[in-house]
Amino acid sequence: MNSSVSVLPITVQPLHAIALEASVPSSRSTQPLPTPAELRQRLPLDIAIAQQIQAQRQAVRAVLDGEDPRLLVVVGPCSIHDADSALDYAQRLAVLAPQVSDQLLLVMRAYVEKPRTTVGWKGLVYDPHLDGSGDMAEGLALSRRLMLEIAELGLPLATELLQPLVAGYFDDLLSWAAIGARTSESQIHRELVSGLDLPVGFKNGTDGSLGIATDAMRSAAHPHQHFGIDGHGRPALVQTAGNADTHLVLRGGHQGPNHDAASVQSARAGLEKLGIAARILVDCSHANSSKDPLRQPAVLEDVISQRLSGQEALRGVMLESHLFDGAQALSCDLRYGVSITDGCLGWEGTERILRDAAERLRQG
Ligand SMILES: O=C[C@H](O)[C@H](O)COP(=O)(O)O
Ligand SMILES: C=C(OP(=O)(O)O)C(=O)O
Repeated sequence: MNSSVSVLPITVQPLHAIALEASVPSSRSTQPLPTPAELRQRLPLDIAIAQQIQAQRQAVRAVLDGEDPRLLVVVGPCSIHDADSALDYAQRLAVLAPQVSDQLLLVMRAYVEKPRTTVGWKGLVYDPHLDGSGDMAEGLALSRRLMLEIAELGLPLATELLQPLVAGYFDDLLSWAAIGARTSESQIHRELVSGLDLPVGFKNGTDGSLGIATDAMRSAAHPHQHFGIDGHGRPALVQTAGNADTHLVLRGGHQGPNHDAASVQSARAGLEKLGIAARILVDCSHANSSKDPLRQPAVLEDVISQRLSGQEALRGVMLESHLFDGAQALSCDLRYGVSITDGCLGWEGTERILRDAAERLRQG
């Protein structure tokens, strides 16, 4: 449990077994899962890695606050569906990171939960065997083990926090998190963020509206009291301190992209008018690339040009990238290192554009 949150167990009156039985509708069944405390005990974070993560959170904060002039780059697969290819990717990123670290702070996307527009595979946590069996106990363990292995390579980790109950299984491992376009408007997610001791980006809505993200930032900055679970899985009254490290993520919307100079300036002016620190990250993917992963390099180039022309509110970018270009449908015959959710830019292209971006920034 992090320092910005405290939990008080809610006293539950014992329910008569028959009443409990009767209250479970036939359209639902439940199976117990390990608690966050049990999983953390099984897959602990050692002190050296915990200190590394604290330092990485500070480094991300410094970039977002503009104290460190580098650009934050949240980069990695749209979703992780295979631990081997994710580690292969992480090893390559860990080699690149120090070579561009004078200009770029690289953070790896380790996305293990996926929000879906309607239905579809919901991520490694939900269905690690990729067959609809929904082995979430294994999904949680596999995801935590993988995140620990990536952290051991020295990389800071990012994820989208989708199901608030899942956050407690991983939040000690993260240096950055996103609240996605489909959940920025949710009070429950804003409450969750208000108790996280790490920087969190709120994405604009899928319709392109920035208002839900700026409302979210204002809400999450406040202390909250909300329903949750404690580390042992008991219902709890959670009291949060508020999170001062939130920021806006521009991801485009139904009307089109919003990474261009006019949109960024207008977003900045909107934040300043509300008295919110103008810290903006551009997601080069999603509606900013019209869902064509090979358009991400052009979006990144545009962001770098804006930075070089003095747009200081731009503090970071996000890229969806995997070992190989594109995406594939979920099947029993998957190609190694290719996304099974949104299309990604392959490693070769990713490495090239990150080296180019660093070089352009160096040249000023
Ligand atoms: O980043 C991933 C997707 O854009 C998001 O999960 C929605 O996916 P879907 O529209 O394919 O369901
Ligand atoms: C789902 C994602 O993005 P968005 O919420 O912008 O659709 C994502 O980054 O994986």
